[in-house]
Amino acid sequence: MSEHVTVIESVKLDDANDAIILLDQTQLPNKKEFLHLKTVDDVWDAIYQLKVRGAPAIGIAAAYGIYIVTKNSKATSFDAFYQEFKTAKEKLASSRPTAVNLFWALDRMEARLQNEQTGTITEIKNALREEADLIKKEDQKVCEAIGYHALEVLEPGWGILTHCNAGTIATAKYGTALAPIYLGQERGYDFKVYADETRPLLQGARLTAWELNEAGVDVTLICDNMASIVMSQDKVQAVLVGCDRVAANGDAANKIGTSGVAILAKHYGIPFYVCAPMSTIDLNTETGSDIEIELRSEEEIKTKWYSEPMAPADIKTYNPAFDVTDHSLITGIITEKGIVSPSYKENLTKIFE
Ligand SMILES: CSC[C@H]1O[C@H](OP(=O)(O)O)[C@H](O)[C@@H]1O
Repeated sequence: MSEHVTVIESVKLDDANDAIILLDQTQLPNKKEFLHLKTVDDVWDAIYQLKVRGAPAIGIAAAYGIYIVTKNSKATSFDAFYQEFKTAKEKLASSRPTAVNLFWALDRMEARLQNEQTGTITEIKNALREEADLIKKEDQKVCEAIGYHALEVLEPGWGILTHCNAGTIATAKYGTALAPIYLGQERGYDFKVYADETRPLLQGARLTAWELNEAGVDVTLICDNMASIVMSQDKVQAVLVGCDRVAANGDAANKIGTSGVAILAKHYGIPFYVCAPMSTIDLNTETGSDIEIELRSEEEIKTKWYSEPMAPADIKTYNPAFDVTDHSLITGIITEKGIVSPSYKENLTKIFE
């Protein structure tokens, strides 16, 4: 895609200063602040606190993170260096459980390390840097490809509803669900985007509405409970969402509330697409019921964003960060290799051949 649409990158390497630079997504939309992180604890905290978020961006941050924290290792043998690497990997892998890209990226970095074990420690460190760069570069190309494939099923002037944020800041660049919006913007498709605010952390209001507005896209912010009425009023012709893990049967884990949007789309006869890089498809997880769903704190529901608590202090809460959309509700999974139709297990396996 050309650069004429303003597209923001959320994860960068500052090799000269042994740091990774992350756009702090918890400060958006009011402040655009960048973090310079050097330690595994700081990277872990940035992932857990959603300072960096979105499955691909989490994977890229973890890849650069493990490079940065092992870059200054004083180890003189492969075994000693590998031990330090495994300690850092274990720590980063404990930050969030649902987005498979975190584990996919860390496993890929470990595989590169193992492939380089006959080299010097310096050669190994350079290889890790190269692999992290590749993960980021490939993700940008993947997002562009998802954008192109998505336009095969979208028409100019359509209303597009999206949930949470699967935009440029959730990936290397361009996003997954928002990639076709950016590409459409370049081609004059004049999409009208309806962004669910996405309680409780408001990724839709704070991030999707912000990044699309910055890019000059026609975006309307709605509360999560308004998705049905905009669909009933024929304002929406397609739903595009991202995902954190697609199981082998095509069930997809995504931000909490996504499955409800899918059920509404089915009811109104509106196509519902999950935009999924192959790095988010997990053939080792049989079905959606096997996907671990992250539970988060009650503060995100009861006190965050409010000047004073909006619920009794002793009230119980339940705060799953994701839910699973059954594959029967998904019109197609849009990957960098094309759109996967139902009976996913065979189709999903096929795209890896
Ligand atoms: C392009 S993946 C975006 C995906 O990740 C989000 O989760 P979180 O904000 O908790 O990292 C959400 O599920 C998005 O669809």
